[in-house]
Amino acid sequence: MKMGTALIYDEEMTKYKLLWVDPVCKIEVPERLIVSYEALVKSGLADRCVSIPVREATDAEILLAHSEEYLEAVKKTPFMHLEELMTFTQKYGDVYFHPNIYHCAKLAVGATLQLVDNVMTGKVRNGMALVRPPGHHSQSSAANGFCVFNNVAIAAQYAKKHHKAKRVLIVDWDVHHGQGVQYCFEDDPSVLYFSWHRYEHQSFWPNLRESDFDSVGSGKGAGFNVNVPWNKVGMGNSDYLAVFFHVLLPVAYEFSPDLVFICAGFDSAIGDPEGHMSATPDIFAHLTHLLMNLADGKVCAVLEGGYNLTSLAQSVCQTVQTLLGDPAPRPAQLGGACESALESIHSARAIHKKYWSCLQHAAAPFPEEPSSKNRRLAQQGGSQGPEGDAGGDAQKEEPEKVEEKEEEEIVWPEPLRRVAPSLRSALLLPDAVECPDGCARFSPAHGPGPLERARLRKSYLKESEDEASVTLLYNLTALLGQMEKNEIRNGLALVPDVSMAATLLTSASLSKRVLLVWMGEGPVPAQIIEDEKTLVVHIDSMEPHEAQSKYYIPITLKKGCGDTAGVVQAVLGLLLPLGYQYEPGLVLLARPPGCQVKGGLWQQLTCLLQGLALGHTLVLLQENETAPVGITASGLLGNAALSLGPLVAPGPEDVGSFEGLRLRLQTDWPLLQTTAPEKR
Ligand SMILES: CC(O)(O)CCCCCNCCCN
Ligand SMILES: [Zn+2]
Repeated sequence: MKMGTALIYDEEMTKYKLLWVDPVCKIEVPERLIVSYEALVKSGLADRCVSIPVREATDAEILLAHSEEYLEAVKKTPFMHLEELMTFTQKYGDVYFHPNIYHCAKLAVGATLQLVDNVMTGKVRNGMALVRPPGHHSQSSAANGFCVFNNVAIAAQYAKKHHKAKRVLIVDWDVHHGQGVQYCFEDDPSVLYFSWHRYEHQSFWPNLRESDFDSVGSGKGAGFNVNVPWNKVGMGNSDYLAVFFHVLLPVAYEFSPDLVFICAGFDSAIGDPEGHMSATPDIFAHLTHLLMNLADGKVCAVLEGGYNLTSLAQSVCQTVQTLLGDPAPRPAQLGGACESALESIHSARAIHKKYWSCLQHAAAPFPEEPSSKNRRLAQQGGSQGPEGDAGGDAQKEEPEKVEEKEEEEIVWPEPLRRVAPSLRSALLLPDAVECPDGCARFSPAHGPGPLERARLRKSYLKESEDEASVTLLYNLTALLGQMEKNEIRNGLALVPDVSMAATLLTSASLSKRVLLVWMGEGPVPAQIIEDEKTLVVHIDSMEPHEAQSKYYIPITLKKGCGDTAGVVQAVLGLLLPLGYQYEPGLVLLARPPGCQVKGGLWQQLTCLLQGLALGHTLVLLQENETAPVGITASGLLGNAALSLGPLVAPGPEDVGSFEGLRLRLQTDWPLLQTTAPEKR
């Protein structure tokens, strides 16, 4: 599988700036690119990337998303003097022009297309384009919101036209709604546009009715536009992950894109003057990780916004470091999404329920409630206004002005260094099984002494087993030990008895919390279930066993683990939220004999789980089932899992049992929540 991460940047794109006074535009400064690139260089990340040169986009490429008259008009700006530039700028909103901005805008598009070319031809696996001016607000015939040409919209059209991309996913995590992208693909079912954005019931810029969750696309494009409006500021890591687990990822896996763009705006990070959100820079490592197993890993991140130079630089580094395959950071204490976020999640799932089979039976029916704008008006009109009498003329639609009060200094901890162990994947295989290339066959520094042998035999081998089993168990604990000292990142072991190996590892682990994912027939050893420090998520076809404890969670599928669509929904909507909230120090993925999980899905699981426990994933396979060794090793080595292809609907009865489980567990595990608690 292709490795390598492209970094596309040219300092020419720093050579334009605001030439007059404009409080709205003054935050879009050249230093945004400078600090981002310098941080990548200083951290050593830039050197690990494949540096790809920028180029100017051609007229034909720009016309993929813009009108001729707009392009012709912009072409005149290099020759304008100040007054003419200011007059020209007045035609558009929240944007400024400069004699060199047309050149930079062509480079921003060209940089994005260079990234697409290198990813789609397999020269690199993924990459990031550090560009300005940004793109996602610009429209066919209009500049808007610091944007001149719509870099990502053009690139998506280009990928369809020149690289035969059939389905393109655009994930816009910038804190503003990329209405330009939404308009461009409104009726296009081959491009799925997802955006969350600060909205505050339409009182936040760009104050558009069509930024609300009920804009789902039109005509053949219905369902292929997913908006998640933030109606409050202060959204944090839990809110962002909840939207990924319960809205974006289920739909994205069902859509099964062959190319992923990220409109990577970092004004959604803490400290940003536009966003006023609370999510910390390390969250972008997880958001990136969760997208990297779509489209066979073909992910193109393109810079959009981000105006706090500190959180911008940190967030860019977190994103690039994940694209490079480094271990994910430990997510900051996660809880559940806040009530406002849950309302947005619920609304998005409900309105899209008729377009996406993953939501068909899950999302509650969508009551015809007024749009969020009318709701706000109703609140204002009906209740006492702030000044004590009926709040002014409710009909007059005045978006509240956000007072530009003095920004108090917001501080947050610098993201922890993410150290990749020297050895990534160690395999414990019987000599007869050859070790896939790229991996190292594990052998401990020294073998077990007689005391160690006796202890292992007594505890796990009922005295009778042969020496080879004792050595194997000892090797397992040695492998575990090196993982927990972060000398090895992850591992794979072929063992004669998965149950016994899992029992040994959960008891031998020094981690305070172990996540055991058991894929298939049980029973899971009672000793493990009773072990307070181990959370067991058991995906299986059997009816749930006796009452579960908080730490033993059986997820049943009528057709068992062979039901790919069902397992995907269980993994995205239940297992991952549980795992992220539990924050284990070790993840064990056990494949008991007779496990029906299909190869591609098994690899997805192996890859997705590496977002937990700093990537310390230990996979246990039954030694006489060697078929999954290659794909498991490939996933552990950091290769992207192969795309599963479009997914069919999970069985309604399975979804029913998932939702029942969610309801039962969400008090203990609030990250499972997908809807606001009933209004009391
Ligand atoms: C790329 C980007 O989405 O970050 C551009 C954002 C433009 C914001 C316009 N100013 C809004 C004034 C209200 N505070
Ligand atoms: Zn933005």
